Amino acid sequence: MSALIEVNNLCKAFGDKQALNNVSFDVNKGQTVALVGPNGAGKTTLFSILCGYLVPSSGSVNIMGKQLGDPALFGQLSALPQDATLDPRFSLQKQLNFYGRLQGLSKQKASMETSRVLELVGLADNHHAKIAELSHGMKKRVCIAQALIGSPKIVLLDEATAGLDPLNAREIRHVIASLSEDITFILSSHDLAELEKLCDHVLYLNQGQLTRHNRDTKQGTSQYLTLTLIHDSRDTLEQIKQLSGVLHVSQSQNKEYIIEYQSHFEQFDIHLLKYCHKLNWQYRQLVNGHTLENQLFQKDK
Ligand SMILES: Nc1ncnc2c1ncn2[C@@H]1O[C@H](COP(=O)(O)OP(=O)(O)OP(=O)(O)O)[C@@H](O)[C@H]1O
Repeated sequence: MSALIEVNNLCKAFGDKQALNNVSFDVNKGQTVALVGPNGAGKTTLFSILCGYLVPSSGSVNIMGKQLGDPALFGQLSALPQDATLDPRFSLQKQLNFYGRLQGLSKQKASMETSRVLELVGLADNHHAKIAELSHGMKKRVCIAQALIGSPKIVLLDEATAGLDPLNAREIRHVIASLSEDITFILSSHDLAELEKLCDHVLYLNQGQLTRHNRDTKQGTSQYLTLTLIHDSRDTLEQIKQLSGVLHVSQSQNKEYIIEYQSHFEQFDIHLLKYCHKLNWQYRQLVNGHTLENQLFQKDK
């Protein structure tokens, strides 16, 4: 099966500034992909190229087997830009109908799409509300609804939950998760815990260069557990290393240990907990795998 998105040796320069440097990756159907990186890493530049807002300096982008800009891609890929704004004077219905019409939908089809996408984002009862009357979270949902008009196959969301309270952010995540079987999402966010919940693949950009990470915690012959203790000592790390089956241990934060162990070791978690009991250690948390934050930023691995 060919990839839904194929990016090869993509470069983008703004004058002397190399915003993207030889970036290559594939995205397959059904994947939910996180695009992560520090400020200025090139995330928005990459999104803008995928959407066709910017032309690359060199390299190729192939989406669903088509070159960027191919009319056959119209309506297949949509985006929520980071700073998307809506017209405050419009009602939700008018605003979304307008976007539907811009996509070339008939008046009737645009109206049906408006109802469908408002339902998807939980705003079915707000057709006639004015944008100006909406809360920040509701506006964000309208922006996401806009990105879903016409049932695109690929949706790029730049900071979809930024600035939202925890409940609204959770609801937006729920919307994304519920649609992710039919839509391939690429999500850019600084919230690693959020991406961890939603994404199975991670693209990490740093100074225009890309590294890829698989969220699958099983990596060949080894697996990971993250153990957080209530108390530890200077010897704890060495003591964990003594446990049979352990391949490598690193300390990610105060009292938090990332333990790599042999994947064929049966019930290693029980084995580890028995060891904690034997040494009279109390644990706060034992998590299968290692967090995205540790995966990206842990130097000692
Ligand atoms: N139009 C432009 N002209 C000149 N330089 C630009 C332009 N757009 C982006 N850049 C530069 O390219 C680099 C990548 O910027 P980009 O906006 O893609 O980063 P980002 O990862 O989206 O950052 P953030 O997380 O802060 O939104 C930065 O150094 C930025 O200053």
